[in-house]
Amino acid sequence: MTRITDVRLRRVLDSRGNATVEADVLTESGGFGRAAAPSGASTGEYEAIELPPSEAIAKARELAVPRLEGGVYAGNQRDVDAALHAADGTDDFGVIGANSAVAISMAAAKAGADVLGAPLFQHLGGAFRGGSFPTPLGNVVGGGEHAADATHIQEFLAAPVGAPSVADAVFANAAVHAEVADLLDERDVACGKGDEGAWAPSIDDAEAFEIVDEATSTVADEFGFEIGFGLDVAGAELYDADEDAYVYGDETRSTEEQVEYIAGLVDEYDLVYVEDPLDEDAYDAFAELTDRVGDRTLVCGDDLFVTNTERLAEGIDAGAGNSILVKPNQIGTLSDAFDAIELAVRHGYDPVVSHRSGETEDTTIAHLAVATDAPFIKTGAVGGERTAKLNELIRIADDAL
Ligand SMILES: O=C(O)[C@@H](CO)OP(=O)(O)O
Ligand SMILES: [Mg+2]
Repeated sequence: MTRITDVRLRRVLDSRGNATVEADVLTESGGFGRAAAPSGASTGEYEAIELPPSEAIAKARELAVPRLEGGVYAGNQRDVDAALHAADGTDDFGVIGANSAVAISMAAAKAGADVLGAPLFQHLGGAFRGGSFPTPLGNVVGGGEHAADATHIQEFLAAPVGAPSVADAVFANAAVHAEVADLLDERDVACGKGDEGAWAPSIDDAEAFEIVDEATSTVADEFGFEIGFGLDVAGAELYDADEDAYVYGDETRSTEEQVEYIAGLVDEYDLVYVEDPLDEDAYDAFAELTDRVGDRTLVCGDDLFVTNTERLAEGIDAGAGNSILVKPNQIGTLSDAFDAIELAVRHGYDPVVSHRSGETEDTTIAHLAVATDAPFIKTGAVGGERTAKLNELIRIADDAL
């Protein structure tokens, strides 16, 4: 029933106005799935390869589509993803592009769910999923590679850890985003938004901490539940290998000082989450920081692990981090993303399913988070391509799919 009859690929726009790959997968019984690849700006060095969309599409049409059409069942995700790997032949999707691969992989999953008549999260996670939901981490202030002339730290993330429901959590993050705007206005700071919809003010990181701390406390009082906050430092973007230091404008910090700085922030602001506090090769420094603060906060590897089980296994051995960011397009298929999540959970690492800074209206990651019972999802706070995922979580919780 789920035998794939057609795979169609096209270029569509992403949220930055760049082209990206969209895939349609059709099955012999009329099942249909459509998905599009997101795209990073602060991409890790070890991510699977994103090719220019036209090239990725041409190569996938030549090498992957003939393997899938007629021979592979959309309901068998492992076979779909194995066919994508076989078509590519490299370990980083350098031939057909991880953007083609992930779009096809996700579209096939949706086609499989369509034939089964099940919501995607249930097809991926089974009958017993759908009862618990991830806490959304909402980007409310940011800079780094996502906005010029703003904070050095890439993302300040509201974390409504005490929310009684996912809908309450989603609304709380939007309220923190609005409260931050009011606080910036009070301080006469004009600003626009970064790529993920977070405010991108021209203030230093210290002032951003003050503002986000105040905004989360105010909204927590208003909503009546705990709202903490966290960071994506995007340390690899700050790290200068020649200087062997983290560069914050005129200020630099050695690796030791960076560990000290982040540990200090965790204590001062009760941070619940710290992503990529260090460079993408800094396993030892990650381990040191985890040793110091890992009992009270999540130390998450994004560019460090790139959703890759080999890199995660290295991290587990080293004691680096206690959490992994999971971005299907970093590794190219849903099966690989699942493997990373399973390995993480087996070793006590919390998976955080994540969007990219360049996104589409695709909602697959909302389903992936519910399917794997991930404790957190990072998918922005406002903006259509972000609310697409947040609203999908609300619908899943409301049994409204
Ligand atoms: O660093 C990150 O975690 C992501 C998403 O927030 O950014 P990008 O997609 O630019 O890599
Ligand atoms: Mg990151």
